[in-house]
Amino acid sequence: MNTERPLLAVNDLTYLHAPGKGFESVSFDLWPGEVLGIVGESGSGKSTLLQVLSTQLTPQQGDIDYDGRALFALSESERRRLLRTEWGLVHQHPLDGLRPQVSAGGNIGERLMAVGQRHYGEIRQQAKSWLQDVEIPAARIDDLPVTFSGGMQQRLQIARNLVTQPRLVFMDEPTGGLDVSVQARLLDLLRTLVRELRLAVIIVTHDLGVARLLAHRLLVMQQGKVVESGLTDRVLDDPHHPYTQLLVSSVLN
Ligand SMILES: Nc1ncnc2c1ncn2[C@@H]1O[C@H](COP(=O)(O)OP(=O)(O)OP(=O)(O)O)[C@@H](O)[C@H]1O
Repeated sequence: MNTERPLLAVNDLTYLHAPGKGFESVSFDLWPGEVLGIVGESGSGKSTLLQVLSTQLTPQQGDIDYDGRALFALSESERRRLLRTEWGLVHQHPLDGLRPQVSAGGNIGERLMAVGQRHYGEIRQQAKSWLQDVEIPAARIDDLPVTFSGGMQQRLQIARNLVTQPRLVFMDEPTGGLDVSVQARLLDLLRTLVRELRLAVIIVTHDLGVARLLAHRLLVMQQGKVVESGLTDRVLDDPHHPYTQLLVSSVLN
């Protein structure tokens, strides 16, 4: 792990859609290779925070440094470039993160072209290899994502995002909406990829089991505020804040 400076430094960030709807005064650092889980009940502001971190929304207050650069001082085209290259964004609903009119191989290859690869044969070979890595038969390379099951679509979205070996990946409930056995396999796969590629990840989930498996550190949000943060095992095994205690005990009961 690089300890020179955080990959992402988030300082006093606020975004409110309306009073009480969003999040306020959020600060944290994310280090290279670190997985940060953002947990909390529905409506606590997790997705809004992820949207601001990934520059889909502009904060009303506060700033973010990415790799030492002020994120919101970059031009919009530079930020869009980051999203196509150094960053990944995995949506809860896979079709939101895939191009439905483009084949599975094209969905993966497009990202490789965005980082400058031009050789068709090599791109197709890498796409095939990634399909196999995410347990999709390579023979499905020319099929459209809509012909895939929900679990396969989600694995394709993950392959599309990780093929460029991004430095930072945002995930919003990546296993939500999948049935339990599909979810377990996907989690296993994500854990392996995150470790092998040494990805920095910010993952939003309301599922503490997902957080326990994937995240090194947690932020617990309640009504738009971070009420507790710390190493995952400490937060889940010895929660300090009454809200975290409630969250943990509601899973156990
Ligand atoms: N585009 C929007 N316009 C107005 N209010 C919004 C908008 N998006 C979210 N909100 C409101 O902001 C609050 C925080 O929503 P957000 O989606 O960030 O929470 P969340 O913790 O991710 O919840 P969930 O787990 O249900 O997705 C909620 O009260 C929500 O209704």
